[in-house]
Amino acid sequence: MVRVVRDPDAEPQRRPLSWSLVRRLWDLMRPYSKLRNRLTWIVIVRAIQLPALAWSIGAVINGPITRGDGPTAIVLASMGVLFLAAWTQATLVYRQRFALELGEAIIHDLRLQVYTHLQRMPMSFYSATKTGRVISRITSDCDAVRSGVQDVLFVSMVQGGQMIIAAVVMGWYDLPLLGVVLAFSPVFWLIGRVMRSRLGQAYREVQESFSRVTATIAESVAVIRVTQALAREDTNADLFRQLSVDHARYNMNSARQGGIMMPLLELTGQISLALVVIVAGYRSMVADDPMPVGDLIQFWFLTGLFFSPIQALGTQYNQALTAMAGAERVFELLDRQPEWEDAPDAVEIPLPARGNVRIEGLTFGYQPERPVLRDIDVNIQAGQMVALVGETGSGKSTLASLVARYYLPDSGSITLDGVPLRQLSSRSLARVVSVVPQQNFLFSGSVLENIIAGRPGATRKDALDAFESLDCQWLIDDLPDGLDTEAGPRGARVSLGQRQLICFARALVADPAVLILDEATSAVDSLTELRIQRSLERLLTDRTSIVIAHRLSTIRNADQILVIDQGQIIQRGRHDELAGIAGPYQDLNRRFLQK
Ligand SMILES: Nc1ncnc2c1ncn2[C@@H]1O[C@H](COP(=O)(O)OP(=O)(O)OP(=O)(O)O)[C@@H](O)[C@H]1O
Repeated sequence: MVRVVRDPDAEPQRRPLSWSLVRRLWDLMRPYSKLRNRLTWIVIVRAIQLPALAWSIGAVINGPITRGDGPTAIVLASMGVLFLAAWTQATLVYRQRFALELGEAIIHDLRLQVYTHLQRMPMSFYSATKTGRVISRITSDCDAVRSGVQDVLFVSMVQGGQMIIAAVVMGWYDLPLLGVVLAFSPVFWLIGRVMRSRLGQAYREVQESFSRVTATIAESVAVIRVTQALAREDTNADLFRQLSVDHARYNMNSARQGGIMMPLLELTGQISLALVVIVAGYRSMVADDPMPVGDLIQFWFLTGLFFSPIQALGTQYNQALTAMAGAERVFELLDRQPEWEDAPDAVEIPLPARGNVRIEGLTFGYQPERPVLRDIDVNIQAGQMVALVGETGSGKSTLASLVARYYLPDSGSITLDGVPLRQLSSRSLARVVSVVPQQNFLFSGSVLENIIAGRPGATRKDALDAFESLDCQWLIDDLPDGLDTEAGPRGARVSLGQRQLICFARALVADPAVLILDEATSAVDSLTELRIQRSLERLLTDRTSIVIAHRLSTIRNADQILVIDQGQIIQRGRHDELAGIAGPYQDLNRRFLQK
């Protein structure tokens, strides 16, 4: 039951830096340009402050202290250094705060853009994209971008500036000593790079094993009934124990690598400082060119300022690549235009719509080279009920989806009251056509909320009237809090039969001219079955309907039965006509529908 879940085509976690992506991210900050500009100034100030602080310490030692200027001068100079130090830290507080504010603001906007965009994407997008992928655009990808802005962009600007200024100041004072520092930096960079790649690998292993653990838990919970029924608890526990042991092992490895990296980086930093001391000592003892103590201390600090970003920049570089990969995917999604959008001159069907549906020469394939429906011609008069029957995979749901405009036909046309579906505005389509899917989906919220969602402005009375029209007021009494009963996630707190009837009530409140219904095949007791049938008949009365029918009673009432086989209509007519002649319908009827 428990299966190790791996993603065989995981998406790349990094992408090289791209100027166009950075520019696009920068543009996202335009609505917050005041904050962005403030932050940019703070970045410049902070990049100067740190080297200035190092310089000022050296200047105080070389100046008032070496000269013995007396306590007042020394105290004043020290106060100056202290003030600069306090100002530097105050700037850090604001740098962090503004970066956090800016990051949160743009990610909020980006998430909203992605969410709004996703709402407009057609079914073809959802059927071709894994749900996990869709979710990760809003969650982990946006989060990578946020951390890119908050932790990388402005921090690395400060650090880059700090390195340049520290190098310039060092070069100004002592060019050969700067040469020593620079000569050492590739070693530093290399050690950091090797360690980071090992740490990165270890970290990735931890993440992968963690997602295996969580995916396995999720799957175990989802199938717990089957697990218990088959008494597989011990087997599952063994599998899970193995995963957990693996995860602990990866964690230990990652901690071990991390434990080596920091001391190693610190050691290289200390070696570089020791080098500065050795060079300065050599100068004063051998070359007779002594270096003032203040200069030495200045150099000491400046070297630290020059090297510390090298360590941090590597980590930030990795984060930047992750942010690039996230940004690229998010922008790619945002740039992806739905296959159709309402044209500016989109047409509305005058209400009340009649509900004539005409399908002519329709061909469609999820991949155009593999048609699932071919040469479909159907004429449905207003108020008629059409039942689609056929073997599994014959194309019934696909035909229904095309009438709901979930997909566009590759060729041929569908018209509603004479208006081509393509030209119809989405608002008008939603008003005229409703779909009751087989899953009878309810969203979290009360039963009432689920029902009135069928039509904007619908009220409690509309919901009560709908139950009355469907002749199932009894349902309200059966629900623990009547219409205010919580449906639970995906309607889990109401029974299957109740869920179907609630969906019928929602469809009735929407009162569409054309109803597309995929009859649920879920097993319910015979009384509920009878009640559902009766309600369904009432729902379909005086309404054009296309029903993917599974009940013989529904099919008997149909004005037209379309028998579909491998994407083509192979027989059509009423039940009485078709049942009496040898052919596919009679065959289907005998094998499945009589039950
Ligand atoms: N989203 C999709 N992407 C690609 N192919 C699909 C998709 N949905 C359905 N198909 C394929 O199209 C064909 C028709 O499927 P469809 O769901 O319309 O059949 P159906 O008659 O409704 O079957 P059932 O009675 O089992 O629901 C099948 O071969 C199916 O595999």
